[in-house]
Amino acid sequence: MEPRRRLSVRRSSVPAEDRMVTRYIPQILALGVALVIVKLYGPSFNREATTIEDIKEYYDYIIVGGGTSGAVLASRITEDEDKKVLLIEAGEDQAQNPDVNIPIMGEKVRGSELDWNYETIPQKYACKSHINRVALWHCGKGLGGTSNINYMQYHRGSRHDYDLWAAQGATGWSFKDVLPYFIKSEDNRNGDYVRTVFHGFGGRLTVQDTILSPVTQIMTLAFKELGIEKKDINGKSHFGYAHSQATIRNGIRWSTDKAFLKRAMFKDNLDVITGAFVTKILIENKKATGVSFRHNGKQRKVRAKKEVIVSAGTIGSAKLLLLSGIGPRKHLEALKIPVIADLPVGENLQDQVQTDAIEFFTRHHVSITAARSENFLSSWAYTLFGTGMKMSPRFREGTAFIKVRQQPPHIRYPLIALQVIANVATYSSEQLNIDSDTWGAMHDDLPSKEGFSIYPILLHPRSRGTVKLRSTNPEDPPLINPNYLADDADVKILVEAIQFVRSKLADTKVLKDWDFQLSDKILPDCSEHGNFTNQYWECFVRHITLSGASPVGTCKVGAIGDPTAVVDPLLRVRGIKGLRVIDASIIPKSVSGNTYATQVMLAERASDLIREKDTVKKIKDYFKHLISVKHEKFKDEDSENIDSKAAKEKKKGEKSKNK
Ligand SMILES: Cc1cc2nc3c(=O)[nH]c(=O)nc-3n(C[C@H](O)[C@H](O)[C@H](O)COP(=O)(O)OP(=O)(O)OC[C@H]3O[C@@H](n4cnc5c(N)ncnc54)[C@H](O)[C@@H]3O)c2cc1C
Repeated sequence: MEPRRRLSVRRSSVPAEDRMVTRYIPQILALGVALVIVKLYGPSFNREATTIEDIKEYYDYIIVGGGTSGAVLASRITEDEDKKVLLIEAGEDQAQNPDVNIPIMGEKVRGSELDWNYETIPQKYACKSHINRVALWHCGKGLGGTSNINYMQYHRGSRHDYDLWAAQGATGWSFKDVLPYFIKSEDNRNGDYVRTVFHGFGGRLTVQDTILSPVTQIMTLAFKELGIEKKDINGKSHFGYAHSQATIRNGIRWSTDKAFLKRAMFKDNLDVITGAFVTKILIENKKATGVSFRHNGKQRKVRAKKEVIVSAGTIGSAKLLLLSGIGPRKHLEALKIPVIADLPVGENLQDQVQTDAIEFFTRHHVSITAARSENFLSSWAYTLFGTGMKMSPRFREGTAFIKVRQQPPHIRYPLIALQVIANVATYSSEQLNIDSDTWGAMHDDLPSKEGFSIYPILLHPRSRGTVKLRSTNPEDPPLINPNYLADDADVKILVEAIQFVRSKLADTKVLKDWDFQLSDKILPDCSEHGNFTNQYWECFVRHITLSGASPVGTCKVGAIGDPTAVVDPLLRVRGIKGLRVIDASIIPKSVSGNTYATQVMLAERASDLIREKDTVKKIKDYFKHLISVKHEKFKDEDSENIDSKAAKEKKKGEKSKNK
């Protein structure tokens, strides 16, 4: 009888390389699992939080808020071993949270318990399609603060933003003063950028390119057709198209608790207490002596020998100062809070504004979709190499900073940013608090799930708002009124940006070659103004008005004696000893971009001010030298372009006069 043929393939018939792979499958899988654990939980290994019992009676410095700025400050101040610091944070340590660590998961943390979930008061001039005319404001809670929930885009402002701060009284905050501090903390992984004088490598804050879809290249060509060149907007010029660079390290969100705080937590001179909500700054004879805070339902006090530093964010810091009797006399007296210092706390609130996305659809596969980012290949690329779609900063692929027609010639920074998102229908009506019928009319039955969106962002709103107390109860959320679109000029500039995208950008050859189509849906509440007229868009932006997520200005820095300032250029609260505010609230005027990079720079420089150290003096001297010799490497292309255009126009005018 013929022997039965074995169905299985004989070992020797399998090529040797394949045999190796099959033999090591368990090991490969084990390695993969180990890598996942190290990647997601590694940033938190060996961290020890202080327990309430460990808290001492006195510290040299008490920092309120372990967010973006507080984490940098705690890390830098404790570099001096003789300085004892307590960092108090209302939220918890989030270093082990995969939803924080994996960049694309950001939408899971926004709106969660890691978010203060603030709301504005009903808006008079805006948010007409929002439920109760209220906009939602996200704000991070926990070590790392808003750097745990933001979109990680690494945008500094234009050099002219900082020069304007200084010109208006914030001495020491001009571009040449702050550039060394941007560089000090920067760990930029783009070699081309690092070779210029504007960037740093090897610092704590890792910044890497995140170009993950064909949208980036398509948009580079589209903007180029319109004369908007691809640029490093953190370099010589702030006008151009910037490919996305994000604060991510090996695929992990690089919030300030990972970049700065983690290593400082091993130091004996730093205590960090979480779940502790500061309710009042203790002030005696016009000197801050400590804070009162709530922890596990109990009220406690801790004292500062040298300073209390408030880093609770644009909303949190204003609220805490007001609760402590520092603020506008009228507002405090109305709430029967004894006035310790009559200062304009909570005024000058500015938030960048954006409106609904302009969506471009195509039949080609160009987007970063949830399905694509979660498939097997993406998951393994991320696990093994920290790359692939999972490290997308929530689809952000680039930003164009553009000039508008209504731009006065003396303004040398961009007024509009066009943020490119490699995805369509990115948000739901609930996420934006928009009436679901209105949202449905705009976003249901999409022509395709492939495409990209552009968010026009007004970088420098002229409207100003306020933060006020709702009551004397620290648990009550404050009254936030950004006063969106109170100034008509804000509406006009946004409308010009929308028309630019829908007419000029949509008309480029490259977008036509890729068969991109604009949505033709009309917002029902604005249909009476005709299809896509300027009046229609004016109505549109007043109906769908979204936060640009960069609120600043409620504890403004200014010259000594400036009645509109809350802190002096050394960030000390005017009229109170031993009290500083260091966070986004001190920014006197919005910057031409988001605020994370600026915030880290600010905390870096403030740490040096507190330590009375000039660690970067040498670098500063080097820059002074570059500036004094008008070094080619340092030149300001934006001013050169504007000046040469103005000179040409002047010459033309003179010629025609002579004729
Ligand atoms: C959704 C979103 C996306 C963003 N995307 C970007 C981006 O892509 N790029 C960019 O550059 N910027 C971005 N930003 C802005 C940027 O992240 C913030 O401006 C910056 O992180 C603010 O830093 P901060 O130190 O002022 O405040 P925070 O980081 O908010 O820190 C304040 C901390 O204080 C704590 N706190 C508050 N009150 C108390 C209290 N009473 N007691 C104890 N602790 C308290 C808070 O819990 C928090 O941890 C974004 C912001 C948001 C909301």
